[in-house]
Amino acid sequence: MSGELSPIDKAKFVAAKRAAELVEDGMRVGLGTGSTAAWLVRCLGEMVREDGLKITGVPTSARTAELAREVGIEVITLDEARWLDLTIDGADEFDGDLNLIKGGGGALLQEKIVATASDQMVVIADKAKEVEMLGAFPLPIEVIPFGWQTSQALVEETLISMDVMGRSSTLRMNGASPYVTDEGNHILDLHLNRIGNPRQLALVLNQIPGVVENGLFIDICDTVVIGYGDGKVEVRDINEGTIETDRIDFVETDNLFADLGE
Ligand SMILES: O=C(CO)[C@H](O)[C@H](O)COP(=O)(O)O
Repeated sequence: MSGELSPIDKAKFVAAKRAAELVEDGMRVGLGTGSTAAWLVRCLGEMVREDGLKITGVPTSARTAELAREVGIEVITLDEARWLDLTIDGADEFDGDLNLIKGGGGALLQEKIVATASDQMVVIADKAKEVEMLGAFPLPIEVIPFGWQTSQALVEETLISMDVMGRSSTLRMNGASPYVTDEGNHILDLHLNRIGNPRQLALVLNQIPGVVENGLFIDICDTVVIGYGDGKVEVRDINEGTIETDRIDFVETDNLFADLGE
């Protein structure tokens, strides 16, 4: 990959690049999944290869594990790490309380386990992911394959009983077959439009038999690094609000691929 980045990729890149600066020698770092998290992994790989940064990474999916190894990051399992200093991951939506919808890339289960096992979770996102109310992005929930249609019916019944506006759900597909997560499960995408009480919904969904986890991340994220297409980055902290705005240069992106032969 080379050449000019699109504005959205520039926004993702600058958010990732700024967040990579938070990673220090010796840290155990949770590595998210998705296109923004992939930029982060490439930036960290460059820091490992060129600056001698010493970290171990706990990936949140098989594809992130593959990329991390490819760029030179030492990969360990969560059970080996036990507890992490920091997790950096993307998101599909974030609101003013830094609550999130995640799972657009299908990795929500490992992502939630890894983020929750971290001292700090930093989300990297382009500005378009910011919303006043969560829910325009379909909310992914991971369900076990056994009886998934029964689980789907129970989920829809629950949404009706909670007076949630949108109640339809769709099984995520991969071509002609149901999408299968790294854990061997399926994903239902809930089309809700607006989630009035995400905290309550997150708790209730996880009570339904067959539901393994939902993509609402409540009180997990500490900081969001927001990237803009013109290179601006904004760092927003849950306790302190906006703590920094800065600008990042794009010139360096080719280096992220040069050593990898892409
Ligand atoms: O939750 C995720 C994967 O399960 C991703 O972080 C989320 O979908 C955002 O992806 P992208 O950075 O490609 O927009």
